[in-house]
Amino acid sequence: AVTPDKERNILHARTAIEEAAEKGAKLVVLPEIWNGPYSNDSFPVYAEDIGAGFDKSPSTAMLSEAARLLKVTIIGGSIAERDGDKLYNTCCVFDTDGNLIAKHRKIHLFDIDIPGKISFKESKTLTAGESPTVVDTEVGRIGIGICYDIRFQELAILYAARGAHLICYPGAFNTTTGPLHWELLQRARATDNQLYVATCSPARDPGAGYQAWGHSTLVGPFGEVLATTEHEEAIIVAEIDYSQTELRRTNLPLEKQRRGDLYQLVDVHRLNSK
Ligand SMILES: O=C(O)CCC(=O)C(=O)O
Repeated sequence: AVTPDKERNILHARTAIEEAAEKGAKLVVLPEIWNGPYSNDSFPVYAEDIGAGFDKSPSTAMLSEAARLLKVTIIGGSIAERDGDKLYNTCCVFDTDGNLIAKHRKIHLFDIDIPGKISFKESKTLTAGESPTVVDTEVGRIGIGICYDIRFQELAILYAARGAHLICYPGAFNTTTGPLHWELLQRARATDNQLYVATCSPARDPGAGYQAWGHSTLVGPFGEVLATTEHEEAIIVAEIDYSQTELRRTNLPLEKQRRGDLYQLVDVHRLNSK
């Protein structure tokens, strides 16, 4: 659960990470925008500049310390990140020594307009990131997307092609698109790519301007929901068994059957960086 009190949010997230670690978690995933409210008015106010060092900004310093002390890998949900005059929606990943090992800036901004239901325009305040993110951790190779990034299947296909075992999407879907799309998209990304998908949403705050759908979930490589929750605050702990990925890829050898002679996805980012 996120409140307007940033200091409280940081302490609260820390307590939740400790609780998850006590329950045996080796990998901890936080929600999208967990240090303040999800709104264009709030992003600039709660934003942190991590350019001078992640240990100097309060949210990332806490994540780094928690990862190091508890010996867990942390996919740090996201916070608004300030870089010069730009703001990004950024996920920081920490290894078990507290090192920042990846930083994913949301690459698809959430600009939607469903009249009478929900209108939101992240591009009013945020800038889109320019790089897909795959990171090697103690608990596998992990692709990162943030919320709206989950709608773009090419990103997940690319992560699978780069050998990701798991894709983590911190996200805050809403009560209009959430009921129809949130689980569907997670299961689609997992089923198509035969890998694990883990999501983490903030809890719903009935008093907030933005009503999060909640329903943090873990989906397996056969598209099966392994663990989930409702919209209240919760910690879900579940087992990831990568041998299941191998099993499903043997059962359905999609990778071998793909018709690369008829269609192909080009990894433009990799092509350009060569
Ligand atoms: O795609 C959606 O419906 C919700 C996306 C969203 O809430 C976000 O990107 O923050």
